[in-house]
Amino acid sequence: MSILHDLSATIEARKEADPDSSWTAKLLAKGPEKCAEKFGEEAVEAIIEAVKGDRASLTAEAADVLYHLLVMLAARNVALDDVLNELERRQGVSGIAEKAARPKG
Ligand SMILES: N=c1c2ncn([C@@H]3O[C@H](COP(=O)(O)OP(=O)(O)OP(=O)(O)O)[C@@H](O)[C@H]3O)c2ncn1[C@@H]1O[C@H](COP(=O)(O)O)[C@@H](O)[C@H]1O
Repeated sequence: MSILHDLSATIEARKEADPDSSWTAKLLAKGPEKCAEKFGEEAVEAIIEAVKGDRASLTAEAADVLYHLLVMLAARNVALDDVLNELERRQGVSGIAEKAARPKG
């Protein structure tokens, strides 16, 4: 299992947890709209660091973005594997497009 799968499983378990026991449980208890809002805030913070060009800060903000993306997906019951499968499907599609675009002969 990847770290993303591990984190996703932890976040899923926090849906049943007491909101006072964990940041994730508290955020999930506030509902999908709040989770989406936090994801947006973290994405903006990552954009700011990307524009500034501070690689260490961008790395930290990117980790926040991934965590908050997983929380937002969990809040709407979208499985991480469904997102990963969609990426794999697109790889296949773009592979076909690349082949079709190659000159013949
Ligand atoms: N990866 C993370 C992670 N990244 C960021 N955060 C939290 O996300 C919050 C976002 O930061 P902000 O500055 O926006 O938070 P804030 O200002 O306190 O919040 P607001 O008042 O703005 O709503 C911080 O409080 C961080 O602790 C995370 N909290 C948890 N995790 C992972 O989730 C797992 C479960 O954590 P618990 O929530 O503690 O159960 C942990 O093992 C970690 O692996």
